[in-house]
Amino acid sequence: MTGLAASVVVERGSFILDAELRVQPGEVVALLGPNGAGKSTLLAALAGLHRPVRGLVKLGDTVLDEPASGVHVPLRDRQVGLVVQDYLLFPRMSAVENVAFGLRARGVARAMARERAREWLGRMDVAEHERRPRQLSGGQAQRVALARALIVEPALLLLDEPLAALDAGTRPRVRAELRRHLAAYGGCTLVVTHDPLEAMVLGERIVVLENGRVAQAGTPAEVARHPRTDYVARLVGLNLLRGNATGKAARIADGLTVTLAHEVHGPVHVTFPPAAVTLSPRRPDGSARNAWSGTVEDLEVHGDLVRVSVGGPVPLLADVTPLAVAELGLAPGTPVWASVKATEVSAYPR
Ligand SMILES: Nc1ncnc2c1ncn2[C@@H]1O[C@H](COP(=O)(O)OP(=O)(O)OP(=O)(O)O)[C@@H](O)[C@H]1O
Repeated sequence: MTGLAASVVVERGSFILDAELRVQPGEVVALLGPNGAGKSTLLAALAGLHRPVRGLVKLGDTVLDEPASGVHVPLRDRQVGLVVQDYLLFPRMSAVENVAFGLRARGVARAMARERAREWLGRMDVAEHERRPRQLSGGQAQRVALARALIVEPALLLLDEPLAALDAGTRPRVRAELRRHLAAYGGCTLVVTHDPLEAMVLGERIVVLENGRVAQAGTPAEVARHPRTDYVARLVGLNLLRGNATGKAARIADGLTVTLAHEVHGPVHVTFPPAAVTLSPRRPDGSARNAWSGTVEDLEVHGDLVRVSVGGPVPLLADVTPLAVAELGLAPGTPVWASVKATEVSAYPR
């Protein structure tokens, strides 16, 4: 089996999704992106709910969509399990009947299907087996929907924010159970999320969608270490600058350079963590330090530290202690020097 190979252009009013995606059999890909990026649209297209205007969607050897030749396989004929935010449970069936439904449709005997469904509900931590969907909480209904999709082991599993309705208490447990199940599952899985932690925990690979296009893709470690867009940099908590490098210096703005610890050449992304930034009232000494003048724009408590937004020719975030805030008298409008050691800066080709 060759997994999922999709290249789709979908139009929704003025919004255009134009994305390419591959998921290997057994692989879990997390689709991450800001609100309105087109994640749900892509999932719905793969499920057969939106018809692409151009492109090709193949699952294994089966063509699911090919607008050029008029091929469009509807959802019910796709080997696809879909879990969306509004659940779509059958309202007149109990939780256990909902979960057993897919097995029954495949000819599994009623008693056996119900037994398997009960096992699945147990794994998903749902005790209310005989309740109808409207008697379940949002979180319970979401777990029933997950069990219902997982039990039939479809070739492609599409999960749209599968843990969004769960409260903070149950979420880690269900996330761990889902992760365990997906690790042992031979089909392709695509999980939509806008929670970076969920993407990192569930996804072996992360695809970042922004404005209807794939902005970045890679393993969680690659994405976290080498963000390529401002959205990703913010998510993983790094400062991101763009520049042109010639050896151990990268020019980032008019007349401003960043000193690097390693040689690179050409267009680069330059990153450093906010905790590596030191703020001081005067230009610091030391040639290994990059120093830029700026103005404090905003302060926000961030765990034990204070995250300071510094504006100026090199906008950046700095994490400093509350003591430093007091000693430096930091407030919006305070002029400061921000400095970073070359060894704390990472630069990689754009
Ligand atoms: N029925 C519709 N008609 C026209 N445009 C729509 C419709 N539904 C959504 N859109 C637009 O499509 C774009 C993508 O929406 P989509 O729901 O796929 O994004 P998303 O990444 O899933 O966002 P979120 O994280 O907020 O769910 C948005 O800009 C939205 O305004």
